[in-house]
Amino acid sequence: MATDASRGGTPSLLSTLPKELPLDFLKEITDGFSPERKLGKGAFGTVYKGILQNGEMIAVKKLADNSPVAPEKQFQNEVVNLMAVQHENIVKLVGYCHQAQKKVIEHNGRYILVDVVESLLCYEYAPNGNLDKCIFDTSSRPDWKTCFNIIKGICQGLHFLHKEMDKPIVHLDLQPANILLDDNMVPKISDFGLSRLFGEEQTRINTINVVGAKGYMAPEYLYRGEISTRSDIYSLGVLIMEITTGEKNFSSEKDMSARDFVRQTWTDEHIASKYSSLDAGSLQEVKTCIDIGLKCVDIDQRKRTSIVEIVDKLNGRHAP
Ligand SMILES: Nc1ncnc2c1ncn2[C@@H]1O[C@H](COP(=O)(O)OP(=O)(O)OP(=O)(O)O)[C@@H](O)[C@H]1O
Repeated sequence: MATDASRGGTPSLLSTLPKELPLDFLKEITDGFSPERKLGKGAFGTVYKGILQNGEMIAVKKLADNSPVAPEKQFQNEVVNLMAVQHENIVKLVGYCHQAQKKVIEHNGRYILVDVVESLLCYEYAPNGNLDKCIFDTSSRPDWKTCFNIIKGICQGLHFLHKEMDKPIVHLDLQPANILLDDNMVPKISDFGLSRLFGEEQTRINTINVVGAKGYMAPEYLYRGEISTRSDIYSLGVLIMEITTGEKNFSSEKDMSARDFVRQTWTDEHIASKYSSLDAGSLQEVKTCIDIGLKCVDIDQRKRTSIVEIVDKLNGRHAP
């Protein structure tokens, strides 16, 4: 049986889970999808904490009943493909369920019995929640070293999705709520590949409907539905700026573009005052991150920097 060193060598049940999981099993480990187990709700459904018999945890995302998911065979194929996406900075998809259930629903003033397909996705559990909950509050904000490692990790995860897959995966919804943090504050990109399950247009509509999500969407994607890895780069830029500055949507003052605001406000003196006791190396890292963030959010998508350049810069490698 598989063991897990982090659990003191005790057997890991998680690593022995079958890919396809019965609905009854998921109900059992989430206490019947009870409100006490609810971790949060997003554009595609509600996430619950599932606890296995030995105490290991998983996150179970129950897709909304009316989600227009792909037909069963396609759903299974896509999910199995997504389960093969494995990287330290990507949340691991560990299982799924796609099962019909009888349900009584009200229709035109009458109750009728219908078959409803329940679709659920199971992910590795991230104990430190999401980035949105910690970066904007000065009391919970990590120190600069941790922030920099979070930025680097997110960029490495996105590099993997864009450059290391047979077919690039465009995330389409990169934002702080979709960056989860493990025990060691290692960032994990979640919700990747949902467009393959829901279709690209449905993903855009669901995302637009989430309050605050528009601030992360590249203009060509938000207004014209144009999709490319460059739209993720725009969202990444907003994310980098937010983590670096601690300011939501790198907020600006009236009548000034957010980019101009950052350029004018984030002078060396301002950075030094925001982060007390930064050494020269860290000050340079803050400036590099601001510079990268600004290059990502160019309105002209062709001028945005590439994920390869970003990772090189963050690792101190500069193009010749
Ligand atoms: N693997 C996980 N481990 C721990 N908590 C999780 C996990 N996945 C999701 N959550 C929690 O559940 C919340 C809801 O997640 P979900 O992915 O449904 O929506 P979201 O990311 O907040 O928004 P959106 O659907 O618009 O991307 C998250 O914000 C997060 O706090």
